[in-house]
Amino acid sequence: MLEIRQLAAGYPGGGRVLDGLDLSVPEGAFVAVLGRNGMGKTTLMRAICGLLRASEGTIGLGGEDITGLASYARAQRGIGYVPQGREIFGDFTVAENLTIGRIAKPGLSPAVPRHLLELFPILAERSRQRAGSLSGGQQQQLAIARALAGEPRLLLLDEPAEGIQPSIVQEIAQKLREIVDTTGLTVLMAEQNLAMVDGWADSLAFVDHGAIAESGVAAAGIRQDQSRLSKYLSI
Ligand SMILES: Nc1ncnc2c1ncn2[C@@H]1O[C@H](COP(=O)(O)OP(=O)(O)OP(=O)(O)O)[C@@H](O)[C@H]1O
Repeated sequence: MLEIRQLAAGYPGGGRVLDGLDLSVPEGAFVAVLGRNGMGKTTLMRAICGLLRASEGTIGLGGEDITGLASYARAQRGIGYVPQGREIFGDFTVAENLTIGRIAKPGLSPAVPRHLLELFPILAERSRQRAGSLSGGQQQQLAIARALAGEPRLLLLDEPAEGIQPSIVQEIAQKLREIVDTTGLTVLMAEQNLAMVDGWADSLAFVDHGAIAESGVAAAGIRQDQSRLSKYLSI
């Protein structure tokens, strides 16, 4: 589904953040990219969804080279993005946020599919409430549901566990697993919180100084893998 080869990307005046990064994500898989702060997880997510240009390398989606495409064209081809910090529209209602997720993708009707509200009952309950008044965990669910409302094939999530209480982390991880299993959605998540991936993701890739140091590592049991945890996460 996603094939990244020798990707290099960075920020103006800041040099390369990603350098020679290779990553493959099979269709229907739930893959998590783990790494310490500043190793390039957000930069990778932004490069995949087109918010940051690659200076070298290629990004393929479903067999198509999307490296040169603008972010809206990548969204049209099925990339959904849940950014770090969620970026929901706090002054709009929950329902309006979900509608924005629908209409942002040309060709979709504005009506939010019922199955999405069944998956996130708290959002159905609070649909008329200002999104900014939700708890952090509820806002994260809204950010995920808003991205899913655009019916992506590939969902990118950037540290969705950040600032969220442990019980809600489990709930969100379980929902993502359920969506992958029932719809065939492909998920690529950047994380540092092991509770979000251990037992939920299929496999892990470790990013170290802008490149993937190891990939295809089983997610189940990673909390006991002390040598990788100290090597890649300093814990
Ligand atoms: N807008 C920017 N301009 C310049 N440098 C940046 C910018 N954003 C990030 N960087 C730098 O790029 C490097 C990688 O940052 P990135 O945010 O991708 O890391 P990360 O692994 O997602 O870390 P975190 O977990 O802290 O979000 C860091 O050295 C960071 O300082």
